[in-house]
Amino acid sequence: MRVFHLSAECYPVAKVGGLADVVGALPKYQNLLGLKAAVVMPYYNRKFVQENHFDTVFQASTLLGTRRLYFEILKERTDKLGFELYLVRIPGLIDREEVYQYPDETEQFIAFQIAFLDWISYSQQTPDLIHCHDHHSGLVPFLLQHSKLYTRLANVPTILTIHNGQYHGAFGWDKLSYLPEIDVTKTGLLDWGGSINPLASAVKCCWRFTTVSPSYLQELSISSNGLEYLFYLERAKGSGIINGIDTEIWDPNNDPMIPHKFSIKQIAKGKQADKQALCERFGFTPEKPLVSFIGRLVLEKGADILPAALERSFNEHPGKFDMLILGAGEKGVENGLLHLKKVYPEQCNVFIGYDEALAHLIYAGSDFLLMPSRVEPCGLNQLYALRYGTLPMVRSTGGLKDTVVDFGDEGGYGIRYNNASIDDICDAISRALTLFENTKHVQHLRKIMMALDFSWDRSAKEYINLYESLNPII
Ligand SMILES: Nc1ncnc2c1ncn2[C@@H]1O[C@H](COP(=O)(O)OP(=O)(O)O[C@H]2O[C@H](CO)[C@@H](O)[C@H](O)[C@H]2O)[C@@H](O)[C@H]1O
Repeated sequence: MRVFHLSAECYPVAKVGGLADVVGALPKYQNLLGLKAAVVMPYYNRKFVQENHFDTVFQASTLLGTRRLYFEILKERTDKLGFELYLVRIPGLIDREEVYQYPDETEQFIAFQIAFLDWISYSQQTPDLIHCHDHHSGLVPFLLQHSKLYTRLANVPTILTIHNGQYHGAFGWDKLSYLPEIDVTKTGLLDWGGSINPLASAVKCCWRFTTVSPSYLQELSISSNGLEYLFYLERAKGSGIINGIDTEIWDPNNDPMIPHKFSIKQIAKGKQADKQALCERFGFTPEKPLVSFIGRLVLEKGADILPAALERSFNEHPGKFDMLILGAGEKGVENGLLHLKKVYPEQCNVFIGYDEALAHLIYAGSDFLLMPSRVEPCGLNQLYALRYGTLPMVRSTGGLKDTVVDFGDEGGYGIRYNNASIDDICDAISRALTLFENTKHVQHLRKIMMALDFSWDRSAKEYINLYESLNPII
């Protein structure tokens, strides 16, 4: 079965967050299970692209409204990622460094989708399925069915996976003419709340949609930035499949990004040595419990309440624990955290920026990982933490609820709390510090955590089962 994954991100080509991790791993594991899965993404002028060899497999021009665009499809020569990787390059529009936040982002993603469809249409390819990820490829299900240009492909099944339902990619009707030769009687399928809404359109037009955890599927009908009623109406098409992690990249026993390797058989020594390295770099005391936070500094992740919650915790437990934060995002949050570091230089350190290697070291060298997310469709950080024997402290929401069991419950191994609030974060930190005093218990929990299996094997199969359930129609 030949499947194209369409995504704005893919690790290690271009990563902003967890979307890249998933799209960089799922197709690899699907191929191991006998599928022919490929990734198609926009071209970014970044390290991976500069350092690898690509062949031009297709060239043409297309129209974005009245603007003629020349595009090419590049293929990575060796399939070194475990799948065919295709990049859509459009000089002057899709050939830049950053993934998001250009003023013409709408034009970029529409052009990406049109170029992909033109390519497979003109080159007479008929994939067995197209798998769209988030709103960046959300117009594809509509265009396949309701643009005259692609009628040959109208029966190709489409699946949408929602990694983040907060972002919809909505734009005004003045840009309708960017969409090629559509059936105007069907424009209602593009609309939500008076705008063209790619995520809403994908939910309406795809054959099936998935969320990256079962709990998140339920939550979208209650909170999805305005699409609640749509998710309620379309609920029969949805299912939740929890993300896996790439256990080749995230392996404490074979991770080139950490100085000391360790396995479940011998956790304490290696983990303590990594902690030592981390503490030396950030001026901490390795004997004290180390709590960390990694992630985008945005409201969804509860990052805005971190400064106040941590300040209170530092006062409740003066000198008793260290706190390390790695992230970038909203300026107000960044400044709040930098201010905290100034006021509590002994207990708190903050690294503003994006650093993949440092993230690996933090998962390996921390005792606890704090995740007070308001919204967490799946969450990968807690899964990486578990794999590196670091105890996740999570708010009970979305995928965090589906993957972490409180250590107070039978078979549990993490810390869970109900609210993204200062009170709950402070309580969770107090529980963590009490737990840390019981070294034997901590060691026991680390063993449980590291034995958990969140590899892609099971989830990749679930996606394939879903693809095959559309088979009679294929
Ligand atoms: N400053 C930094 N430096 C280095 N690494 C950093 C970093 N900030 C974040 N990361 C890394 O980025 C990834 C973030 O993963 P999340 O699952 O939290 O992603 P995100 O919220 O972006 O994705 C959305 O999609 C994913 C995938 O489906 C869902 O798990 C998630 O709930 C949903 O919000 C992890 O690999 C983390 O280590």
